[in-house]
Amino acid sequence: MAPSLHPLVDNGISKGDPSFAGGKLRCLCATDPVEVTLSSNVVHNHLCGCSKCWKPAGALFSLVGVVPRDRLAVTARRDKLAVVDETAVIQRWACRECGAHLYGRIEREHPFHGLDFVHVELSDAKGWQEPQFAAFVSSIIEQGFDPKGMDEVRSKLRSLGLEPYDSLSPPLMDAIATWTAKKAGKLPA
Ligand SMILES: N[C@@H](CCC(=O)N[C@@H](CSCO)C(=O)NCC(=O)O)C(=O)O
Ligand SMILES: [Zn+2]
Ligand SMILES: [Zn+2]
Repeated sequence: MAPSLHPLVDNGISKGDPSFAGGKLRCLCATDPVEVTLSSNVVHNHLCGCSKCWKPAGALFSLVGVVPRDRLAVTARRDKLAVVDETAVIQRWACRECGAHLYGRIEREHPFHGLDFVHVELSDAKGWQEPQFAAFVSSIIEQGFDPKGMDEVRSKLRSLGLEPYDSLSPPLMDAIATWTAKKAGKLPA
């Protein structure tokens, strides 16, 4: 059986609703889940193969999108949240009981400062932006995936309309480079 890329893409991708205005995310705890309320849809929703983004059990990829940080509020059981890795650029707040990551936040100076990273599969609402591309695809090898299987993974991603990249997508890489050039005075601020 082919490995699961992610449960929300394995059987085809459902389009999001452009007028969808947000909803609640809940961790996987059967009782007293942590709840996060988003008052916006996500953008740049993408599969991520990196080792740091939270993946559902058995999936090769995470599904992660962003919302402005002022559109995110922890609305229940904040006491169960803890940062997974304080040294990472993205501070990922996870439930200490079930391990699900509720949101990731960047506190340092960074091109994506002000955006929070979230996983829409933690919501039962419908209308979230559909995945747009696949990032950090080669990174799945770092976690033990057999490199011989990469052609199949990339073909499957392309067949779903998810262009595979080994870093972020070109528009996001350009945005990072533009921020860096402005900071260094190589482009006008
Ligand atoms: N090969 C590494 C890559 C990790 C990495 O750079 N991840 C990106 C993307 S996460 C969401 O798209 C990143 O920005 N990381 C910053 C952070 O995680 O704090 C690996 O697999 O670990
Ligand atoms: Zn939990
Ligand atoms: Zn990632």
